[in-house]
Amino acid sequence: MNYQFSFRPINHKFTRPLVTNHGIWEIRESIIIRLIDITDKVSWGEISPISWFGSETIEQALDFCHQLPKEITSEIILAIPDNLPACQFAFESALSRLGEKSESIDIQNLTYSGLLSAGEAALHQWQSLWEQGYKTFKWKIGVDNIAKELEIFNLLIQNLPDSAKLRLDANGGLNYKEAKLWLQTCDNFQPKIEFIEQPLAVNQFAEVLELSNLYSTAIALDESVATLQQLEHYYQQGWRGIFVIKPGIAGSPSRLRKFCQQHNIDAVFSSVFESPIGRQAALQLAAELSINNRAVGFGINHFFTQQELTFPQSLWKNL
Ligand SMILES: O=C(O)CCC(=O)C1=CC=C[C@@H](O)[C@@H]1C(=O)O
Ligand SMILES: [Mg+2]
Repeated sequence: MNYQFSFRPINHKFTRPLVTNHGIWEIRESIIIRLIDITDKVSWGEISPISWFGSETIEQALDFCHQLPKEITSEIILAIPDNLPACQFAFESALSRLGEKSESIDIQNLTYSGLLSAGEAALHQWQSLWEQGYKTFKWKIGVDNIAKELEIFNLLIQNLPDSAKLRLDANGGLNYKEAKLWLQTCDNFQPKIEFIEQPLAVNQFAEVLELSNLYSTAIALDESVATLQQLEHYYQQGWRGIFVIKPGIAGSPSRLRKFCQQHNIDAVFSSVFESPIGRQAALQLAAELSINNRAVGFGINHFFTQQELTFPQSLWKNL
């Protein structure tokens, strides 16, 4: 089966910069792809790389799109190499929407986690999210010095309602001693702390495995397991804690589905700050593959102003 292929880069400025241990991220660069089949059915996909997590760069994704012919086949799509996981996700998602059995999975039962800004801004953000129905929040740590962050944490955790859950995401920014201090501190506030995400750098797996057996606070790996290859690698290396899965950069959705179903992993699905196109495809995987009903990290939308939350037509100007 042949598909007419076209693509369009889109850049979206965050409504507020995303500050993490990786640095300050202000603009999300993506590529929206469009497939049209012989019945003129249109399907969309989104390439939203995060190269500092291990996916391809936006330039590599653009080069890949430029070298494709105007007509492509499902063979070409299924042969996209593993070093282009965001492309694999986008093209395979678009292709599966054209398939006859493309019934969409119900995503109504998902619960969402609200992302709080790093630093003390978080103290003033959670209330309005709580009023909107969020029960789970994620706060970035490993950005400021640890004494300052622990001070803010103590205020935050005591102000949050008892039924709220707080996730901490260090983006690999803590050293071993700091990670132990955070885990020890969180143990004192259980059960309100759902997990600490990527406390140590990706190359400190032995230490994170050891820490995961010392504290009651759970640890989630994110950067360590960002692509399917990394996911399989650390599963083989013995990780049985929480896996943060970002479908947008993990790679082939069908291979991700197979892995999650085969290994029954405790997964938290997380955004790559994609547009509604990639978000829809990722949320369907989350609804299908979440086994512990953990809130999905697709809460408040940094990206699109309300009027752009419509489907791609609003993004797809003069192709
Ligand atoms: O997972 C969530 O709650 C929201 C998404 C999120 O936190 C992230 C998305 C993309 C890159 C990262 O800065 C960050 C993360 O580390 O999880
Ligand atoms: Mg993370």
